[in-house]
Amino acid sequence: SVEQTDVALALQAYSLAVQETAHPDALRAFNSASVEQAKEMIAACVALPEWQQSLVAGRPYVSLGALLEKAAALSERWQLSELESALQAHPRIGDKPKGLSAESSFSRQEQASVNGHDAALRQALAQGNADYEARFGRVFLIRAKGRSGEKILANLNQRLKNSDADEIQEALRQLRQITQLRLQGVFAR
Ligand SMILES: NC(=O)NC1=NC(=O)NC1=O
Repeated sequence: SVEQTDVALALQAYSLAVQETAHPDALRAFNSASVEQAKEMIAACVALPEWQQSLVAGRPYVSLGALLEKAAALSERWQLSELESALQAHPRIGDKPKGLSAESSFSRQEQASVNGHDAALRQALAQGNADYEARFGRVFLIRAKGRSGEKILANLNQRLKNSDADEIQEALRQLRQITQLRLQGVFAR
């Protein structure tokens, strides 16, 4: 869809900008860390140990771009089982997590644009989440960064009409975007 193309272009531009601003010391630290330490650095990007292990095994990366490309290539393999595993670490939209973990702080940042003060919107999102879970049997996942609560609610209601197969692929696309953005967040410090 047009929206997806615009988003893909915007994400690409964002990714290029991040690569320019990335401080090489984070990449250097990642390349030279032990396997355990390197895994720790990227663990909050997505709760999939195999993906973490494979990304770490691909070191050393000559650039952030090369690392992001490898991460994206690895995430192309994901199917329903990876989606369901990863969802354990993603709070519902609107349920801003209180936890102190790295995942929780990523989720809070990502959901910052979901206006928590609008009671009607909060209620509509809670209802939408319930409808989605009744329909598909798992939590609704969307790349929340940069999206308003209204946009998220519209996206949710649109996706309720998807077939099971189409919605699995859409949720995986969202998971890939979240993971890439978090990875950029780790290395763009
Ligand atoms: N259910 C969700 O979509 N959760 C999330 N989306 C994000 O972008 N971060 C989350 O934690």
